[in-house]
Amino acid sequence: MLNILQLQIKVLSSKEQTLNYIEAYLKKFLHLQPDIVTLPEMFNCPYNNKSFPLYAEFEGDITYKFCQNLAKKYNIYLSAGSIPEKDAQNHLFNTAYVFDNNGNCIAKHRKMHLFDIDVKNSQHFKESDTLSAGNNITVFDTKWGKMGLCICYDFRFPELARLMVDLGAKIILVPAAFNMTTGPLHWELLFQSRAVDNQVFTIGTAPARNLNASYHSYGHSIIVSPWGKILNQADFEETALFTTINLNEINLVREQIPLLRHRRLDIYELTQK
Ligand SMILES: O=C(O)CCC(=O)C(=O)O
Repeated sequence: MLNILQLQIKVLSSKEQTLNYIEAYLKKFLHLQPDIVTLPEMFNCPYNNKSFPLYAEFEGDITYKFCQNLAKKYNIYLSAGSIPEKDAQNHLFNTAYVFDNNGNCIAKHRKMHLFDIDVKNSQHFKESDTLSAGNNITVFDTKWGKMGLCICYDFRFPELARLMVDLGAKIILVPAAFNMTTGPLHWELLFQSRAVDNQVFTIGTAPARNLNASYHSYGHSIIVSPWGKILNQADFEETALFTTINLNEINLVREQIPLLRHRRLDIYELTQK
């Protein structure tokens, strides 16, 4: 049994205020004894290209340290959403970290697929105006088994999820921030599809909607079982989702519907370069 707490918080324009707020908000739910706490994509920075360079931090800076301490202080695993990270060459990345309950960084994922879309008369975003793409598939060990980590638009690529599962991931963590154009149509569908195809738990954590922000998050943080069942889903307001999952469900569904074994790997294969 594994207790998951997803914090669908609002992103404030002051980074310090957001970090303080996260800690205060988390404290309200600690009595539930979460094992893993998850945060949204770009939780310390308004989601727009103007803000990314302004809020970006080197690895180990204020937000990183805050997350490390939070994990250690409250004895939780923290999937620390994602933040704008800068490197020594001043490249910016959309980067997700996971810390264990001792504050050790056990995973780092730089968004691999940048969110560049242009929907006619509707949602336009071009992350590649400011961000560079990461090049690594991220699967990491925990005491509950292996987990995969990717960020928002990354989750649209079924090949990535399948490669994570081939590397042993049993849960896929997705800090995300869908919008009011793609969210209503694609959000649930994607989380259920990836869960059903790969027989894993999928966990998407989004920011609450802020109508004063330039980008309106769809919210709807979600957790789906390996059967494809939505176990819990938020609406758009600030909220925390608490869900207890049973990892045995993965084996049960895989025994009863042996999809991964039934693949015709003699005919096709998916390989990582
Ligand atoms: O894929 C989508 O529709 C939304 C993706 C997104 O917002 C992101 O990658 O940040």
